[in-house]
Amino acid sequence: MPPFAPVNPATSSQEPAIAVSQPAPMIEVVAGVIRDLRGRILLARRTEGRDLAGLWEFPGGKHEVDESAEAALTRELREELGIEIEIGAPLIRVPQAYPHKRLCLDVHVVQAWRGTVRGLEGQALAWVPPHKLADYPMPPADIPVVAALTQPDRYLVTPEPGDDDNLWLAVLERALANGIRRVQLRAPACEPQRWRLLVTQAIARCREAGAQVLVNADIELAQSLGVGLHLRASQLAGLTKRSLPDGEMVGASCHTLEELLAAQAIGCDFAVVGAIRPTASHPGTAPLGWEGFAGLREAVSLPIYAIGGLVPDDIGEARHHGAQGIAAIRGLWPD
Ligand SMILES: Nc1nc2c([nH]c(=O)n2[C@H]2C[C@H](O)[C@@H](COP(=O)(O)OP(=O)(O)OP(=O)(O)O)O2)c(=O)[nH]1
Repeated sequence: MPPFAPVNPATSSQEPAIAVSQPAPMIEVVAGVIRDLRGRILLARRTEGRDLAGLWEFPGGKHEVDESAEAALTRELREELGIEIEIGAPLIRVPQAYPHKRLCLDVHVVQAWRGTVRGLEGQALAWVPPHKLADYPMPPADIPVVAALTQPDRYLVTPEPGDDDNLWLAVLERALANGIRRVQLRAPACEPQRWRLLVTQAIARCREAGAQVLVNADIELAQSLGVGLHLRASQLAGLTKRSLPDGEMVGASCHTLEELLAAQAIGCDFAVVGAIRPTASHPGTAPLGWEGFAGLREAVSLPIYAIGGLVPDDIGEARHHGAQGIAAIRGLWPD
């Protein structure tokens, strides 16, 4: 058992930290996901006297001047743990503002390592099964890293059902067969009675595929059917809590810093932010772009899906700007 209660991202949000309008220089930090043969992941506890002392982190550290991420990670893990590594794929780069600094936490998978792992700087170490990572109190930048390791990198938002409910359900089944594991059931124009029936049928298909389901906006519907809830941005201002028990997912659509802070404060599990690119559904809205996305990302520690004209090929770029992945209607609906 970890020695602390889990960190609640909602309370860590109370320090929105450095305002996005007064950027301090970004500190580059690199960290590694080191697995043992049982698939457990290595965490190190930050020692006393340092910033963020007592919190658990992925081993790594700051770049030295002119050092690449690969060189910095190799050096840090040799110095801190006594191992030699082969660096693997990038996992996620999280820009994060803290009360007195901004950093970008660049996390890579460690593909192979040699040696015996030891805490050479007096740090406690723990090998943690992925599903237990969230029990360890960590710095805010690590919350999106844990989500990137354990939660889906794509979030399907359904289109309106059109005239043919069976066709819509059949396409949903195809999306699930393609690997979709998190779905927002959304059809604001659908007549409520028809929608309730369709939602019930869709939930059965999602459950069979092992996919998480969230219904759009309708708190009563989510509560009565025992599924997750996806809040519209306009609902956030009127809520002081997440409306569902802890076991059910709550997501929120956000366009502004204020909305993101509200989503985090009420305890949402994740947010969706966009539009990254111009989309047919929001023709008059100026796109945020990836830099705009990353600027919002650093003010909160929620996992965030990027949305707006995105397809699965964009997931790498999304992760590079701190996103959990992509959310999409057209880009993930296989019709
Ligand atoms: N290695 C590592 N650092 C992390 C993680 N999450 C996170 O916020 N950080 C922060 C903590 C530190 O501020 C910074 C890494 O700095 P460091 O570990 O090399 O050096 P340090 O203790 O002297 O850092 P500092 O007190 O000067 O900030 O990144 C993480 O998962 N791994």
